[in-house]
Amino acid sequence: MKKTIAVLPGDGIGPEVTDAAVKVLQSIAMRYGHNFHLKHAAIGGTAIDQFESPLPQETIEVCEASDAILLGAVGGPKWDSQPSHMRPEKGLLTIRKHFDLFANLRPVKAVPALLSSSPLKEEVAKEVDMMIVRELTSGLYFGEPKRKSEKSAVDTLVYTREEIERIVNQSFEMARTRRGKVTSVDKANVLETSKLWREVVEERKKAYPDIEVEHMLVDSAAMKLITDPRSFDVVVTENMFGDILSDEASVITGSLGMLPSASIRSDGFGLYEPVHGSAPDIAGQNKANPSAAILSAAMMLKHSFGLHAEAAAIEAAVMSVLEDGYCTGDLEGEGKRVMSTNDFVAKVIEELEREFISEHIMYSYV
Ligand SMILES: NC(=O)C1=CN([C@@H]2O[C@H](COP(=O)(O)OP(=O)(O)OC[C@H]3O[C@@H](n4cnc5c(N)ncnc54)[C@H](O)[C@@H]3O)[C@@H](O)[C@H]2O)C=CC1
Ligand SMILES: CC(C)CC(=O)C(=O)O
Ligand SMILES: [Mg+2]
Repeated sequence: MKKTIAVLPGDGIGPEVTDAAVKVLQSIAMRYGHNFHLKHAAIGGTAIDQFESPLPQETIEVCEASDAILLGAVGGPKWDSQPSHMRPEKGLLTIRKHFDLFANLRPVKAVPALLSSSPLKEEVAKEVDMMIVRELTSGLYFGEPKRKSEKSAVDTLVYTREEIERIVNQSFEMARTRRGKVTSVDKANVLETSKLWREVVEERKKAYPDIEVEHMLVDSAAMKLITDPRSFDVVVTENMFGDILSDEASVITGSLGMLPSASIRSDGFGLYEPVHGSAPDIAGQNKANPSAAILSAAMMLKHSFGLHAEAAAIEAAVMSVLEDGYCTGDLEGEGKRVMSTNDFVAKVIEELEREFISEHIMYSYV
């Protein structure tokens, strides 16, 4: 298969984890006979420094000419005092909006090798398997921020019926491929946008009689994620609630560095990025956990290119390396063998090679 992938490393640990994911993609391409043409472009603070824009036109053009986008992370203290249109995060929000990537899928699944790193009891953590479906192109992050005076500031929160309908439909479709339950998270006891959200969920559920639907207020959902995470299958929610709840849920898997994501629209095009940020505290130290970025690349192979076997091979390789006790510093613990980002990736690639050879030998005997 021949595909062009735009690679936007960004800032902080972004380049380190993206580089890891690229190495894994190159290994997959070589072993399975694919041609992945990787085109690097700038986003975030790095782009501000080089092109005076967090999302240069050139980057948009590279992405438009590609079949999918792989992104690292943006942001860092260097750019924190910039005006909002010149902040790295603006580049990320703009690219999501530009490509209409309204559905952000954030799978939160127990990692058998990391149960002891979870703050939850092992018997609870091991059964966690949920999909957070976060609305990504509207809500508070796309409102009209305004500093009114030295003493007051305003952000606006708008949702339209159409915006809610398409993400809710996406969550019902997702539930059909899973355990058939949707938890819609809102703050309908206070927010008008949440009342509209709940109204739309009630309307749309009539088209999905096979799906069990529950509504939950976001404060209660934040609590239940820790006390009863096994009760969630698909969680659908608005932009900011999804942002916060997914970072919270990541700790169940052992580390924020484990959580991948896919930001998609209905035609298969997507942007794939780890859930975490640019982690300035560990940037440039070869310490970052590249698993989230590598697993995001696997999501890309599956969702955008339909390469299910290759995606499964990547997931299996990461799980197997973790099973052998190898990990990065964020997962340090008894019986763990902590290694650098580069060494961890080398182990994953070694494992991919081993898997491929054993599959190939098995195949030749069938
Ligand atoms: N998608 C994106 O590009 C995002 C960007 N950001 C930006 O990142 C910058 C830093 O934000 P923070 O609040 O510190 O969040 P963060 O997610 O970058 O880091 C939070 C904590 O998790 C650790 N961590 C994150 N990813 C890790 C990994 N792969 N391996 C090991 N440890 C990891 C960090 O070291 C830090 O202690 C800010 O400028 C923020 O705006 C934040 C979230 C998402
Ligand atoms: C710029 C932020 C909205 C990025 C973020 O925290 C996220 O998408 O998870
Ligand atoms: Mg976030």
